Amino acid sequence: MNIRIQAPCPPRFHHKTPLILSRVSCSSEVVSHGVLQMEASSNVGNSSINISKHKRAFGWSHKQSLLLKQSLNKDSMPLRALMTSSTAQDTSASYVNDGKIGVLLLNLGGPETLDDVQPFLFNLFADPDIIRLPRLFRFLQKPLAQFISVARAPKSKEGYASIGGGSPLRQITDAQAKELRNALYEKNVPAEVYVGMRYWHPFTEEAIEQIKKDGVNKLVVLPLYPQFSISTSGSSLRLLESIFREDEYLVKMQHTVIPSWYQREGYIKAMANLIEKELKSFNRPEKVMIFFTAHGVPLAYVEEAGDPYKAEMEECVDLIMEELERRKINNPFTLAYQSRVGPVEWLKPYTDQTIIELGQKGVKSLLAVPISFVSEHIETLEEIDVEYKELALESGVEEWGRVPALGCEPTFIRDLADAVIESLPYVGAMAVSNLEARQSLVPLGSVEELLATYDSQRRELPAPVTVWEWGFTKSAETWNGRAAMLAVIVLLFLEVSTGEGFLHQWGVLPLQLPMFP
Ligand SMILES: C=CC1=C(C)c2cc3[nH]c(cc4nc(cc5[nH]c(cc1n2)c(C)c5CCC(=O)O)C(CCC(=O)O)=C4C)c(C)c3C=C
Ligand SMILES: [Fe+2]
Repeated sequence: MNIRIQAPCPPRFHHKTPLILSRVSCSSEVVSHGVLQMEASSNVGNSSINISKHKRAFGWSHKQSLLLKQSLNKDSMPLRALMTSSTAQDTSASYVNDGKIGVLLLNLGGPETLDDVQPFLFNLFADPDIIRLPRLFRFLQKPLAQFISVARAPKSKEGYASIGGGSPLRQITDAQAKELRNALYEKNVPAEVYVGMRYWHPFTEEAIEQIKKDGVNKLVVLPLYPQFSISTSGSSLRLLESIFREDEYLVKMQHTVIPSWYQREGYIKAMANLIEKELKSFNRPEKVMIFFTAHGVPLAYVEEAGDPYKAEMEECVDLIMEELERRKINNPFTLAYQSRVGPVEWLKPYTDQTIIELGQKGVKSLLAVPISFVSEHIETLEEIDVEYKELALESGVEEWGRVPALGCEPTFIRDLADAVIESLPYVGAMAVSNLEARQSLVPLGSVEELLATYDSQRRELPAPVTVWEWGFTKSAETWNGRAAMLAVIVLLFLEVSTGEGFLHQWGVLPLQLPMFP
């Protein structure tokens, strides 16, 4: 079996050819600008191939090594991983003149006013990548989303009211788009940058309409999440894919996707800069615990559906710490996950519990580093700055600090521009027929391949949110039980919303509806 992969190759490894990757022997050549192309062949059983051992040495991301492993396992040919060359300008030259380039930034979106909160939550819970129901019960997705969003809205509204009455996400993402456009122009790559949100305005569909009106014919899709999760970038890309499939214009448009970019040097350096700067505001900087806190996902996403989110997050934290060590900053650090919703198990350790434990262990100074998102939002401004700070001080921590989100930080924006430029050679690089394009958003080696790697079977996932505390207990974690609960909920919902039904006839209703936490 032969496979071919292109992956970044740090200069210190250029002399090491041929490579021996465990039991896979590879010959390699540097094809361009720090990109290593390897021909790997193996005639051994693939299950024991140890790619991960080598991924760090070559700076491959978790995704790249996983794609390589998958490719070997399923005997597929050839596989192309996104390259991260340090000489972006050189690679762009031949791609800028023959078409109108667009960059589509994908993000979550947030309610702009308190009235937007419930419909925003509806959109979020109606997403099958947030609540994935068994096939038989898919028809309940919207009624359930309606019910949960109405029940959760009061609590969410309180949060948004406390940060000024709405989410700052739209403003910040628009500013990032503008700065990215400027950075691309400065690098001689004229491109229009569009914003497509998943759950609020400007919706992805609106951005796509504008892209069509502007006559873009080369599109780079860039989710603004550094690490990939089925629930974030995955959801946005799946939506985009369905839009592309239906549309004649889009089917013909050349495009590529940058699925995640947490391992990029510019991003890592920008994060390290922020941490280094913030540490200086402490009385004894060397004693501060660097406390990375990432948005969580339900554990089942990682353990059952194969979401790479946790692995990418851990690798990202390691890379930032390595960068800090190079700067002689050797503080202790830890990673925890925040913002869980409902009683199912989410990624651990939980941020709140970790803060309490650190306080008990005598940690006196904490620097919180939000790591899963590049804009300020409700969870940095309210959850971290207010709730976790209060909890830390109550738990014995004396000094608390927080690293700002990257926002429009110039090193970061320039690096995003480089990521876009480096991806240009891949825009439509694989000739695909219209028919093939209809089947996948991105030609070989990118998103479809990626989604297939992690989430091919689209397994049912336990709903991360529940409506009745007494119903979805840990012991009742089977879908049969949940289906029964759903049926009850829907009946109750219909009964409450129409004011008619057997409970009214029996005089059980009207009742106060319980709000879940
Ligand atoms: C990497 C970031 C994020 C992941 C992963 C993620 C997963 C995820 N989120 C929910 C439920 C909610 N998220 C909410 C807001 C919200 N989520 C993210 C990011 C990730 N979510 C951001 C940046 C925001 C804030 C947007 C803003 O308006 O500022 C909300 C609404 C707020 C609230 O009521 O708490 C919910 C609900 C689930 C269930 C999930 C994984 C399955
Ligand atoms: Fe979220």
